[in-house]
Amino acid sequence: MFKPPFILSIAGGGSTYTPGIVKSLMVRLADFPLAEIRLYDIDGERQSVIAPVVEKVIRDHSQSIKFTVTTDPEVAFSGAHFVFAQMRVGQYKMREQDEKIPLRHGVVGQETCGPGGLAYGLRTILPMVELCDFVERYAHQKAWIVNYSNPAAIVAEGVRRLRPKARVLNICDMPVAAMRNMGAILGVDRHKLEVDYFGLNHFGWFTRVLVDGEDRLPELRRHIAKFGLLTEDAAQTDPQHSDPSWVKTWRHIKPIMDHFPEFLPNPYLQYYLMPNDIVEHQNPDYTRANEVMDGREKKLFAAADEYKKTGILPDAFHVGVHGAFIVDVACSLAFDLRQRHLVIVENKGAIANLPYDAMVEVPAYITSEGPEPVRMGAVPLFHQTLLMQQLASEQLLVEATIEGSYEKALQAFTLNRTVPTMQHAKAILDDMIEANRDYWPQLQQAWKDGEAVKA
Ligand SMILES: NC(=O)c1ccc[n+]([C@@H]2O[C@H](COP(=O)([O-])OP(=O)(O)OC[C@H]3O[C@@H](n4cnc5c(N)ncnc54)[C@H](O)[C@@H]3O)[C@@H](O)[C@H]2O)c1
Ligand SMILES: O=P(O)(O)OC[C@H]1O[C@H](O[C@H]2[C@H](O)[C@@H](O)[C@@H](O)O[C@@H]2CO)[C@H](O)[C@@H](O)[C@@H]1O
Ligand SMILES: [Mn+2]
Repeated sequence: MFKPPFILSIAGGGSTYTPGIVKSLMVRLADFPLAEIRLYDIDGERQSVIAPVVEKVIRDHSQSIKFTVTTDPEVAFSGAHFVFAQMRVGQYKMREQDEKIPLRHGVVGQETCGPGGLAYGLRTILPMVELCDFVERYAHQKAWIVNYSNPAAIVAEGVRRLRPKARVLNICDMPVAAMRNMGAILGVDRHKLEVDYFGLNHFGWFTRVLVDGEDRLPELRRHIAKFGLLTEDAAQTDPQHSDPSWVKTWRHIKPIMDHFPEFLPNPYLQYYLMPNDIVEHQNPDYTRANEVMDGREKKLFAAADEYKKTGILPDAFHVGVHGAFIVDVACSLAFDLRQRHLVIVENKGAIANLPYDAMVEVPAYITSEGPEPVRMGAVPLFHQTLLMQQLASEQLLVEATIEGSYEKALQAFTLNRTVPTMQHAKAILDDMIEANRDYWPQLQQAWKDGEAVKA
């Protein structure tokens, strides 16, 4: 273990989430003392817009923390103790493609689920491995990367396969956000909840929701039967969640639990269990990427502009569970707190009837040497089967990336539950390859070679 104050680098410094995460760090300085914060991004221009906002957030709390903004990995990571990763490879421009291409074929268009998530995975695995290599080369030898970069399930599997020794902990704020809503429904602070949960990232179920040792899932079922997991104050707890797409997402917990009341699903299961409904109600010309560009991104950029002109920073970003959770996890890693959090870990028997080496999402005790997963036992056949199919799709995608294999990519797309036929899979994949020509040259070559062989 290393001693505070820490050097923290944020990879994807130009992210819309950076000011919120830094604000969360500032209010927790007593728990997680910092000597320096560094922003690192490959898009220096974008990062330079966000950086003054971040600096203002820091200076409102501390004059002594050093602040560095760079596009040079050596400057970014030399001697760093922690790296928070939140890279969106291809930025919103490519997210829009991930969402719109499948929709053109009548298939779910989503950032991390279905073909969109697979395409995003193909773009992100190698940059994430590159980040691991930068950290290994320059950072403290015991440095931890805490990774939010999506699609987290695929990124986690890619890193496990290519850099098994890297000290990376992959996390997602979705279960925590669900716990925030559960807490609001039960009238209990989310930190008082102890949950059992099993699955893959964006593909799992809560099986118990304990408050002081009592399972409150029955009470939650009664609320969900009327309103889904939507809470009255959703818009106050997280302004993003007053966006129509999020309101609908929380409501969709109801139809899923109407059919399968035993466990409480991760909201992302809506894309796999009711894909037709999702596609029917989605505008193919205006997806979540557009909502974010016209909402979160625009608001933050406008605030940065106003701050530059007036020296006054408007209220333009939100800390919420997203910022709070990554700091909680970092504290537990830094000080061996052994706190119990839901994270993405190598299974090692935690879910007895899933492969030992699958990257699963379960509760784990977070120690300074990493997560110790909690045993969730064997899961029912229905859930095991859904999980195995999703896992296979994601693992094939990772293999496709590593081998540059068109056939494996096609298998990954075909196996995904959101994709009805192999013909849909091929049509979407071929459009994706074209749209991603700057990112997947090897796959494009394999595809061209295949076409050449057929001709
Ligand atoms: N795991 C979770 O639950 C969770 C929650 C929220 C956001 N996220 C993820 O956080 C990331 C940021 O989201 P956002 O909406 O703020 O995106 P954003 O586009 O605003 O920011 C991402 C930044 O990453 C940068 N980037 C891209 N490739 C990079 C590379 N190779 N090295 C360094 N920087 C790189 C981009 O230039 C951009 O500035 C996304 O991956 C998103 O999916 C994950
Ligand atoms: O569509 P976006 O970019 O707004 O969000 C996509 C992300 O959604 C989840 O994160 C939510 C989180 O659940 C919520 O509590 C709050 O903090 O907002 C986040 C973003 O809206 C999901 O877990 C992420 O993986 C997605 O990237
Ligand atoms: Mn997530």
